[in-house]
Amino acid sequence: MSTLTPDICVIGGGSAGLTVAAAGASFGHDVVLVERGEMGGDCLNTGCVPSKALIAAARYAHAARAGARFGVAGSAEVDYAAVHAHVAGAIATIAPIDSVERFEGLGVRVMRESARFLDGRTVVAGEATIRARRFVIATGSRPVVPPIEGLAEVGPLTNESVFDLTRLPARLLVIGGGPIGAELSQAFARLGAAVTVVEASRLLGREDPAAVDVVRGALADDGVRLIEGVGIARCVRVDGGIEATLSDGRTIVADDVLVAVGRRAATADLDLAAAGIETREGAVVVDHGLRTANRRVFAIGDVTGGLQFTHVAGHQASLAVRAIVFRLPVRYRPELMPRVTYTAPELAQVGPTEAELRAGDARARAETVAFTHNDRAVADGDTRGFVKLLIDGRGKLAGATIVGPNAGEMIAPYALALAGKVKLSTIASFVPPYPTRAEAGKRAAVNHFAASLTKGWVRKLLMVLKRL
Ligand SMILES: Cc1cc2nc3c(=O)[nH]c(=O)nc-3n(C[C@H](O)[C@H](O)[C@H](O)COP(=O)(O)OP(=O)(O)OC[C@H]3O[C@@H](n4cnc5c(N)ncnc54)[C@H](O)[C@@H]3O)c2cc1C
Ligand SMILES: NC(=O)c1ccc[n+]([C@@H]2O[C@H](COP(=O)([O-])OP(=O)(O)OC[C@H]3O[C@@H](n4cnc5c(N)ncnc54)[C@H](O)[C@@H]3O)[C@@H](O)[C@H]2O)c1
Repeated sequence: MSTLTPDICVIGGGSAGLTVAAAGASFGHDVVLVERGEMGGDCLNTGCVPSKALIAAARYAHAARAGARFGVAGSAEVDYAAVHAHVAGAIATIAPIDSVERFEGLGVRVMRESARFLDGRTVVAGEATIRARRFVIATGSRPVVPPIEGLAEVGPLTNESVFDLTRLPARLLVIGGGPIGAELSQAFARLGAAVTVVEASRLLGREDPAAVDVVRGALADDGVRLIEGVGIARCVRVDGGIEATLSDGRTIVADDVLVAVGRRAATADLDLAAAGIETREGAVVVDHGLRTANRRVFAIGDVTGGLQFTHVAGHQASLAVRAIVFRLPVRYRPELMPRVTYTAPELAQVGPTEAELRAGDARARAETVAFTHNDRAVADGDTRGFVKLLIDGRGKLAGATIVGPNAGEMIAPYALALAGKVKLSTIASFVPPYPTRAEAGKRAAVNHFAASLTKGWVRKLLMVLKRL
């Protein structure tokens, strides 16, 4: 058994681990990366990339059918094998960036093994023992399959298998209406499947209810049957499909079942206890500097059980690199992380939602501007949605909720504004190009100040100024 003594040992080659490995090596550190599955992890192989590629194909199918109201009639003929080829092609196009070859070219030693801790400063990977100065756990998460009677036996799909389908499921049952359930149910419906979503609680339950209403309406328009507030009691294979019995007694028959009820941190095989690393519900517990209970070991990305997004994983990786390479104090600030659900229309959030903000701040306000009178939205024939600016009791921007086409692009300046402490008055006075949906955000900020003009002392001041 060989012993390696690198500066950094990264466990997991997904969005989080690859960022640490590349940056660590570029700063001259000796880096070993241990990855037991596909390089690129969830995002590239079974998450963001295939889901967004599928959504793109679905957008074309929808557009082909939806043109009649613009005077452009048409119909969509979906060749699902070709859709699958597009999805696989998107992965294959990006894969070289995350490949073993590229990382070895950067000077990283890549080991295709499963890693586990032997003790507080030793990891075993295949035949090798690794005694690194610093370890970074970036092993991600896996889909949860809930203990519903008969579910495991019917062979449900998860994000790890659904993108391998080369035929469109004629009838698809989606269990869970979180981001995965919402995005994929709409995409499959647009591609021609008859889709039912069963959500035990509320569609996109983490998000602003008014924004979710817009998405709920869009899913209905696309033919998704959404059942909320009901669970599934059991599943069984019957002649011609899979029958699911809901907890209220109703039954649904489908060809395939997709499970999307959340994730569990991938820590089971790591023997974290041997290294003195604390876990909570399987996720690695870290402090604000992303350090575990073992000061030699950092943990980043989905495995920490916090916000599970690629950009969060990448950001945490850059903080870990700063701490390891430059020995600088770092602080992860989850409140600055934006998130986007890529339904059509998209739903984007940064900072607390209105309900979260008001719960802790009685003087908080929300300024909402709908796209109804936004010229660009009218011209595009799609006025669904709104921009909502969230303003704390001291009059400072606390967050934003946007639902509408390209909300994911539109949230970026608000994430920048929060990170850079941009004043609301700056947002009220900047000049967005015409005609864009961005004007709605400026309008919301202007409205905030316009409201203060109704205050008695402001009115009196204006009367005095008028006389001068
Ligand atoms: C369907 C879907 C769509 C998504 N869409 C988006 C999106 O649009 N935008 C967004 O920001 N996020 C999205 N996400 C979330 C995003 O994919 C994850 O947050 C991100 O991939 C997490 O990266 P990670 O590096 O923490 O983990 P992962 O990418 O899961 O990487 C972990 C790696 O560790 C390896 N590993 C695990 N255990 C071991 C071990 N013991 N030894 C060696 N290797 C090990 C695994 O094989 C894996 O490759 C989506 C997720 C899904 C499922
Ligand atoms: N656009 C994006 O950035 C994007 C897209 C997809 C996934 N993701 C990431 O992946 C994570 C996982 O997504 P997800 O949608 O699997 O999980 P989730 O935890 O976000 O949502 C799961 C949903 O399933 C419901 N549920 C739980 N048990 C159920 C049951 N037995 N029957 C019916 N419903 C049940 C929950 O109430 C919840 O609404 C997300 O939280 C997100 O961080 C991000």
